[in-house]
Amino acid sequence: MIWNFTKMHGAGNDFVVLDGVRSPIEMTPQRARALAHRQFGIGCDQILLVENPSHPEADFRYRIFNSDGSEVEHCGNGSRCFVRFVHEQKLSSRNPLKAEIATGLITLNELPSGDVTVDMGQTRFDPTSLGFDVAGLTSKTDGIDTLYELPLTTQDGSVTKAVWLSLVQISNPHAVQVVVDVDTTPVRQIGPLIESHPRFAKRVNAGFMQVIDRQTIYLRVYERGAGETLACGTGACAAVAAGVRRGILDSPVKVRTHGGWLTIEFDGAQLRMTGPATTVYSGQIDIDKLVASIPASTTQEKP
Ligand SMILES: N[C@H](CCC[C@H](N)C(=O)O)C(=O)O
Repeated sequence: MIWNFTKMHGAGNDFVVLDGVRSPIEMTPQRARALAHRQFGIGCDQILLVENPSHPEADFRYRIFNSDGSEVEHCGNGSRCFVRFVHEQKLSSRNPLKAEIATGLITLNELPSGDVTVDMGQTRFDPTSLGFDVAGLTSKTDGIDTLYELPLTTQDGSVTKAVWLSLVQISNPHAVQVVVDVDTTPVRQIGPLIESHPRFAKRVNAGFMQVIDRQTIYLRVYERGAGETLACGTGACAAVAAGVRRGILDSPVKVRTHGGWLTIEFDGAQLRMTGPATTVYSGQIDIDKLVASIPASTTQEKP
């Protein structure tokens, strides 16, 4: 079966975007992993699938699949690319657009500058909403935020260190910590220990933020189901929400990532993200042939 696709990125967080409106697309974890495969496939952090909505007020439904094949609730950088895709593919000229995601509606507005502003929808801060088991953990209050101390252990069970985490659900789950220097923080060693920690029933995106000043941070995110990406939109939102609640940031906040800059506004409840969306190229792929071409040894799911 031949699929048309468009390769896009939002601040370097890259996507394969598919139109499931004009012709239905059946996405499976195996197909998602094959498309995302950096050597055997097209290569991307996430796959974005645009579909007809089931919510009466939505223009489209927007589904997200990580490169490990897991379907997830939200993708901030992807949402900006989603609205650019809808306009470029002439699926709709409406602007702003309303998109249906797992936990409700988000509103997306393509600006004359080419940047996109997204009202990110429901935000929660309670551990249960993230599926985080806090039983027996030490906690502390900082500003109006509650932080939890999570001991991290390596495979042999030795405790490497404990990290103080803020918990934020932007439809998808985030655990954010403040670090002194994000460039020298071993994000790729610590990130997986948090992302797949057994206390996170749904796994979690692990954010590492360095506060530059009260309105500027430098952020790296080890993403659930994708590893470290050049940028993470929901991660930027989670970091700013945590920083404002801790009283160390003032909205709006400029977020520096390895892939570019995002601007996040947070009023204590609602989050708004503004940033770029870039179309790289479009192409076609025989999805069945692609799936068959990938050696089993390279497609095992993440733990
Ligand atoms: N890895 C995330 C989904 C993609 C989020 C990120 N790419 C963004 O821009 O928000 C999760 O499993 O919740």
